[in-house]
Amino acid sequence: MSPSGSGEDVEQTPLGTPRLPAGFLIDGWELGAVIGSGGWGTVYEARAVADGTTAAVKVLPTGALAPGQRAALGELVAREVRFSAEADHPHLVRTRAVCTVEAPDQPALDGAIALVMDRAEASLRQVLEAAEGGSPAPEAVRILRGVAAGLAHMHGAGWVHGDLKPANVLLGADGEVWLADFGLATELDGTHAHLPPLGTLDHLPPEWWSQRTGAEGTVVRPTADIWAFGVLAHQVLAGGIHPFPGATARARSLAAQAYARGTAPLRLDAGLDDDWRRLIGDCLAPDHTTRLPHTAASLVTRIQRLSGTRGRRRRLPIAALSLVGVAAAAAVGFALLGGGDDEDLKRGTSPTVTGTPIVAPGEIPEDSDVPESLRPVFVNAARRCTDAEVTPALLAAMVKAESGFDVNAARPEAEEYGIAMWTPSVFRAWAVDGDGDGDKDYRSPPDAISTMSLYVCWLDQQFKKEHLPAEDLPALIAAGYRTSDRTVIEERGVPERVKPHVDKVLRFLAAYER
Ligand SMILES: Nc1ncnc2c1ncn2[C@@H]1O[C@H](COP(=O)(O)OP(=O)(O)OP(=O)(O)O)[C@@H](O)[C@H]1O
Repeated sequence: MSPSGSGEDVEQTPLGTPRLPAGFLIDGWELGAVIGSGGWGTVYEARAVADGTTAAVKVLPTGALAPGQRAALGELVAREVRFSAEADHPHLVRTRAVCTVEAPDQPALDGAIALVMDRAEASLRQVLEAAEGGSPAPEAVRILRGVAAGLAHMHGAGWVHGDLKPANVLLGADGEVWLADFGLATELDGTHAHLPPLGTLDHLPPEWWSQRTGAEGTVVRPTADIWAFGVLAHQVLAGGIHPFPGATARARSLAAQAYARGTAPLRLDAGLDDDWRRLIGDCLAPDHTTRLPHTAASLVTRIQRLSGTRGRRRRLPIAALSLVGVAAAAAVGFALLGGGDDEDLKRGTSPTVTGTPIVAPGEIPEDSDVPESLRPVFVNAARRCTDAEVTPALLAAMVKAESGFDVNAARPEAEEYGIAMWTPSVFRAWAVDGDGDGDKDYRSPPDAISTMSLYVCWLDQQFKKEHLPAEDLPALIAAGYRTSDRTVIEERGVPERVKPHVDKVLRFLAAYER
């Protein structure tokens, strides 16, 4: 985004086209400041000269683009214009007029297409970015219902949106929820359509990666929008957190592909309640076929039920609030959304979706001795690793063997401190800010346990690379944490001197995984 209230006509948009000056007139609409620029257009504030009605005007230059750009973008602009003009639903942003820019003194913009739209207050992306402490977007459930209803309308009309993401959900001043940005919208031909290979990595379904791009582009189906809705719903309810771990969109998309191949479990945010967990799990079914029954229309009905009298209130023990950072903030924030029955937060359960567990084995059972305040910490820490061996249960078993869950544990003679018994110099090399307080501290359980997850993830990968026996990986990981990767690899097994410790970890793990 590049907001500007300037009237300077020399300023450029990211597309390299000049910005239209404030006061510029397009068919009776007077432009104001730039709201933002996207891949192929710039959006301006605007008001009607006749009666002051406010609007947003998206200017889509076509002529000024370099020849290479023009071929790719011309089709997108045409799609956007066509779908915007035809969109007519309370949950699709309304296009009031499609005009042509007349600016003979600015050849780059002369003849550009301008879409005059209802003006939104903000996009969902802005709302998620502003949400404090990772809490859910205000009115999360109502927003999600609007998004699902917009999708259901599009699918019913034989269209696929193709680029659903928080930036393309607009929120109006009176609480309206609109899907926007139809540049990648496309019409179904039978059960699928073709799109140019664009879109947003973070919201693309895993099957997209295994498809070959044909002459017409990539096949897309309504189930691609359903996947994107699952990702978006998780982001909205879990304070912006993507359901797949990774620091970059590419890493998250690899994690999603690993999950779809069955080599990594789906680990949704620990603060989600069971109904939402099931709904998101359904949307994130690993392939087109298993996602097929979960239509946008069925999601509208389910969300309707969730936002009615069965709204939930969720509580976390006070102790957890100081420990679990983002997860706790998300869960507590959620309490504000519901009202209704005073249901306690249920964690550590494994609900099923069409017979498939959506939370992998490796969860910590509710009646275990793992302190309740630490369970979300283990769950969120384990989400940092997509390798199946690194589960909340394994991390909990290791921490129990290390410190007995004692936050103040210390073995000064060995230079080991805190709940995960980190040696400070080693900790520093791997440190993760698990509680989001801007500091990486081995005495903070979320920091120590998140860092442990990252480190043991790496150990796990080293052992796999060396083809150590897969069934021994939990034992080897526990041994590697006590010794080093090299020691375990050289001995091709658990070194004798750490066997008692490793046996302890395996006993605890077996108790959690019974
Ligand atoms: N009708 C509208 N009212 C208010 N703001 C809008 C409206 N339409 C778009 N915007 C905002 O204008 C900016 C640019 O939007 P645009 O659709 O061009 O790009 P984008 O969605 O950010 O990116 P891309 O199109 O590349 O995916 C965004 O910040 C978007 O939220």
